[in-house]
Amino acid sequence: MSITQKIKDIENELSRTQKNKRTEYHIGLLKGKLARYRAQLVDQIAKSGGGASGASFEVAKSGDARVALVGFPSVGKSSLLNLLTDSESAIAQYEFTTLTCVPGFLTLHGARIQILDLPGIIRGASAGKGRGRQVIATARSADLIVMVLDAGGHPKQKEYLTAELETMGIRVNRQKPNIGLRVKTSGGVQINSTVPLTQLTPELIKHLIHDYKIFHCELLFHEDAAPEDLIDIIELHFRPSSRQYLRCMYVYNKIDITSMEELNELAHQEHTAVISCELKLNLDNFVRQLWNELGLVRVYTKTRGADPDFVEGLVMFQGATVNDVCLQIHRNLPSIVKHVLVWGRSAKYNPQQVGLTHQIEDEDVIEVVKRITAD
Ligand SMILES: Nc1nc2c(ncn2[C@@H]2O[C@H](COP(=O)(O)OP(=O)(O)OP(=O)(O)O)[C@@H](O)[C@H]2O)c(=O)[nH]1
Ligand SMILES: [K+]
Ligand SMILES: [Mg+2]
Repeated sequence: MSITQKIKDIENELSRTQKNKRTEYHIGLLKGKLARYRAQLVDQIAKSGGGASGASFEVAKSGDARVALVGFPSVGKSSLLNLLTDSESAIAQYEFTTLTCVPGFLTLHGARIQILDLPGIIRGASAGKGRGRQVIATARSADLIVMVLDAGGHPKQKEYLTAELETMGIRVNRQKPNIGLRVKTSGGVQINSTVPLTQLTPELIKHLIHDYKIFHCELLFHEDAAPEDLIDIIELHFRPSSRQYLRCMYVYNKIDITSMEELNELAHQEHTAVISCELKLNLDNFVRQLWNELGLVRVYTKTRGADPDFVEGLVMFQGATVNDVCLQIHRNLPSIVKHVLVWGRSAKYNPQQVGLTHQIEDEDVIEVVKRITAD
């Protein structure tokens, strides 16, 4: 039996099994198994390499950040790319108009953002339908996924798409489960938790762990984890690249053909924008939100006694430190830094003298003071 078939069988069994005290353990095991088969599937796809089997489209990553447009067919992905960038991707009424990856560039606050228009995916994409695996594999390389949805479409479209991404190892807008795992050579399975565990029992945890041939380890739960969270942590232990935690924003297109009530409900969801490509409605708001969701920061440099260079800023991701900034300027720079002066949001006073570990914020200005070296 193929892995896809096994996955389908378990999904069916899960949907048939009623949730109660007596079935809890069984459901936990099924969820664990499901997560394992999905991981195997992703692995198989990764190993099988080229073609429609799951390698990503070959478009070189370029610019300061990459955004992937992911959605069902004919929701308006290409229409959106054409409006945001100077690229031209074919638009038509029929499904699967786009058959490959079409890149374009959007310049925003001095940052060059690569936007990828992709073929539409359908339910079952992760199991090999259409170009789905290739699309999702490409989405994995993005810094932000923009899920393009139809404002008048199926009420579960977002849920279905999210499930396809999940199957391929992509977790959107979620943190890595807060579970510590330390594999050891003796001592059995030791379980500790800082919060009550309502979804896992010690037997279930041991069963799931033993399935991976781990017999000695220390587990420390910092959250009320589900079986699939534990599987994620075990999979990450063996293959750090098997799970990707990505940012995602949702955009509902075609609001020109929905009612005000529907629109109002959609617009209030988290990480969500509503637009119409056809009537060019609300695009400015969408772009503003896109910038926020990307989490980019700009840093300007200055030399002593001179004005900051506000033309050629550096673009980094939120959380970047002075060290990251120095590295971007020159790979040897951090080793000759004496200290750095910072003006702006991250500074307690202007300027503040900081070290390499200082975290920068949007629109900071920095001046690097070098150590005097022998040469
Ligand atoms: N009413 C309305 N139609 C739109 C809007 N945006 C796009 N369309 C139409 O929707 C159809 C599909 O648009 P595309 O941009 O080709 O959609 P896509 O998601 O790229 O489609 P595939 O590449 O086939 O997956 C076209 O007929 C567009 O003219 C919109 O805001 N409102
Ligand atoms: K289309
Ligand atoms: Mg298209």
